[in-house]
Amino acid sequence: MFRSIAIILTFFSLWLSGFFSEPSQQFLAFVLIFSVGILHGSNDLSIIAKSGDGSNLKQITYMVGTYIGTVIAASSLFYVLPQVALIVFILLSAYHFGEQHWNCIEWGPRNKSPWFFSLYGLSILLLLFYLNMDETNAVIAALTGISVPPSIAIYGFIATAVVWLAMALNDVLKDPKLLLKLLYELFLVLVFAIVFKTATLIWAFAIYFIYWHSIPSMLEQLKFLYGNASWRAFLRYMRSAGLIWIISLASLLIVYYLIRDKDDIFIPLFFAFLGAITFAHTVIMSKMFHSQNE
Ligand SMILES: CC1=C(/C=C/C(C)=C/C=C/C(C)=C/C=O)C(C)(C)CCC1
Repeated sequence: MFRSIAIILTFFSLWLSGFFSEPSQQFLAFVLIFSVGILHGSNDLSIIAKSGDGSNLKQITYMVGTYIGTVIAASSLFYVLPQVALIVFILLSAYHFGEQHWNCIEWGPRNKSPWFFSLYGLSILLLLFYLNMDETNAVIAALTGISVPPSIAIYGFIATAVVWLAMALNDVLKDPKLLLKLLYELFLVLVFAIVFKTATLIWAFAIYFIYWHSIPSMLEQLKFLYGNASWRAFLRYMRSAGLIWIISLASLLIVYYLIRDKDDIFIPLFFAFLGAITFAHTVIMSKMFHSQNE
């Protein structure tokens, strides 16, 4: 299972970061996010076509139109009401990370519980923010003009973690076989805490986002689209996602080039970009999991 490899990659990346200065860690993080991270969201259109009933041209045009419309609406929200956009972005991401994480391990009873997914995802994000509070606030302030008090992050983490843990324990009471899985999940939270505390914000985010979200998500997408997660399936994935991936990369690189001397603008802008695509991506992936679980 990929999770064992992910643990090794996580600690290897953490060890590696000891040899890199902060700017190099940031560069490496962006290389991973731009390559694997953006790629895992570049096949959204094939996923909607397969999970909906996008069988004829009219339906496909409608779906592509809705997708582009959502990206434009989300970007405008970041421009007009950045604080609202950021809160929605964080909540949707929390749900999306949680859904991917728990669907992967087949935690039977909770495979369709949006509250559980959101609480879990939110606890992980709040842990990341709390353990990198100054860096997080620098980005949040650049996006919205406000900053988050550390108490909100830590109490938020404790509250969300306690609730999802209670929900999971309730499942363990019904099915004691789940206990081992839950203990492993708690161990993973500890691993994430070590990573978040040790690495810089962007490197810590990249380690979580790539090894614990994007690669597992791509493996699920491969199974959903082509029936298995082989290299052959990956090549087919690349063929259908390649163009969108290259367009996204090229746009990000152009923006980076234009503002290359202003590091403090690129990172917030990058997260706003991620936010704009996350709205549609979350809905599409959720549809995929629902049609998989049916
Ligand atoms: C890390 C981080 C942030 C949140 C990032 C999130 C929530 C990313 C979600 C990405 C997703 C869901 C991608 C698609 O799969 C903030 C708040 C901008 C502040 C700066 C650091």
